[in-house]
Amino acid sequence: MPKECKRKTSKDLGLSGSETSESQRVERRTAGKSPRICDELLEKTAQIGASSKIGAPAVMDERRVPQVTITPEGSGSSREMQQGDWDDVVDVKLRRKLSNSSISSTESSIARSESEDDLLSDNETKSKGIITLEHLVETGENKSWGKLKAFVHWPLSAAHKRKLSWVQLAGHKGNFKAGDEGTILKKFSENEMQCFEKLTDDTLLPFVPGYYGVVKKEGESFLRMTDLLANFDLPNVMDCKMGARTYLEEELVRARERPKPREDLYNKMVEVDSDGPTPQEHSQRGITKPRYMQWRETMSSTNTLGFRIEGTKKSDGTCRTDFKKTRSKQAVIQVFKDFTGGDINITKSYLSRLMAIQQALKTSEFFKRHEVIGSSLLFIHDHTGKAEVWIIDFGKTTAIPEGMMLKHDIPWQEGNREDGYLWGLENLIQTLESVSTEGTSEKTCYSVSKENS
Ligand SMILES: Nc1ncnc2c1ncn2[C@@H]1O[C@H](COP(=O)(O)OP(=O)(O)OP(=O)(O)O)[C@@H](O)[C@H]1O
Ligand SMILES: O=P(O)(O)O[C@@H]1[C@H](O)[C@H](O)[C@@H](OP(=O)(O)O)[C@H](OP(=O)(O)O)[C@H]1O
Repeated sequence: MPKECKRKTSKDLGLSGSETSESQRVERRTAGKSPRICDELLEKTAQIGASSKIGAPAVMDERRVPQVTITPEGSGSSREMQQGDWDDVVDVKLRRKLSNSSISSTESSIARSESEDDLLSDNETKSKGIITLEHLVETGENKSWGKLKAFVHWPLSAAHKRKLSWVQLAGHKGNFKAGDEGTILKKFSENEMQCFEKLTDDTLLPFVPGYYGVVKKEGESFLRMTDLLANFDLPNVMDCKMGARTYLEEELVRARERPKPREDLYNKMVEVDSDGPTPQEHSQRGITKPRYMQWRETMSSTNTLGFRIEGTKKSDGTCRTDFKKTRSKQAVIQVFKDFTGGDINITKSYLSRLMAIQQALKTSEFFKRHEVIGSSLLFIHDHTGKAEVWIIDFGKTTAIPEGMMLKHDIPWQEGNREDGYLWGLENLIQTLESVSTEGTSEKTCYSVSKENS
């Protein structure tokens, strides 16, 4: 049986895709007044003209934010992202990175890191919030992909190509495309595909997005997975990067053996802290990847709490990705309070889901045998009170050698491959407990003082 048949279908999972849910999403447009509103959203708002065929006004109630906006190809309702834009976004360097991600499992991951060392990335290629995803047309060419076990045949014709307004809080722009029936497509990575396949019969399965195999479109390959936002109405979304270490040991070894200072990382560091680089780094105007990643860890809560906030998007359309210096527990609590709007029920739902994840991790065979680097917990809730947490991004989750087993809650020393994931999760749970307690006491204080006044 093809792999995708063994998995639940998106309908089984209750994913959107019905005409109703799609039509509900059409015409959701917004304009925000907050200075923190996503760049993409502002651009899109500016581009929504009077000629809009679906009648979206240039300025709408700022609470009406697009969660998933699907427009027919060529509707011209607003200036949606076109192929040319895609070409701009995915520049040559990023294309190289993406094609590198398709190397076979037999090729060493060190080779992957080596080629990635040559890359420059900058803020323009990083996603910061609401983006437009394109549907692509399946080509079915390139026989080398025939070896992929779970090749999904794509029924869409060009006439049915649609576009999807979507939230991407981290990662590079261009890594995702719209799927159908409540799914999205993520740029293919052999490593991530192997993780999804191994997770099929693991206790973590209920906490990772449904995986429906590899699809090939327009000459590129993608992993098809559940769009975790699909069943929410104007979702609030937060990405927390888990673990006390955010780079692979092999990246460290590489940088030691063949240091490759990167100017883009130097610029990103200086933007946050002009005193961050050493005199030598200043003079060469370059910083190696692990050095940058370590600096990110110490500036944020990664080192102190074992997780950090990467980005948030709220239902009012405001997006924030400026958490590089959000380090103290109190600062993190504040972000969570703002994110949940002080809603105790939402906070409690998140807490119970986190505890369920913690339990599953403790019994997971997959988790024991994988160094989990750069993976995130994605928090999603909406006004209906629904709140979920999902484990996402296995791009850098790596199997450890036979016979080795990780604890995930002890300090990292080079060679032990420990990632601090469970330690971070425990701290995250405690943080949410503080949010819950402080939220309750604040409300109590408020009602008491109100009664007294
Ligand atoms: N299955 C999903 N459903 C809904 N949103 C998702 C899903 N997977 C990822 N996202 C969104 O996309 C963002 C980036 O995801 P992810 O970390 O998997 O991408 P990436 O390109 O591998 O990132 P990085 O380059 O940081 O490793 C997340 O922060 C989240 O907003
Ligand atoms: O968050 P920032 O400050 O923008 O820094 C990026 C972030 O740490 C990413 O996790 C990392 O990608 P990986 O996790 O895939 O290594 C990326 O490396 P890159 O520039 O080499 O893509 C960094 O630039």
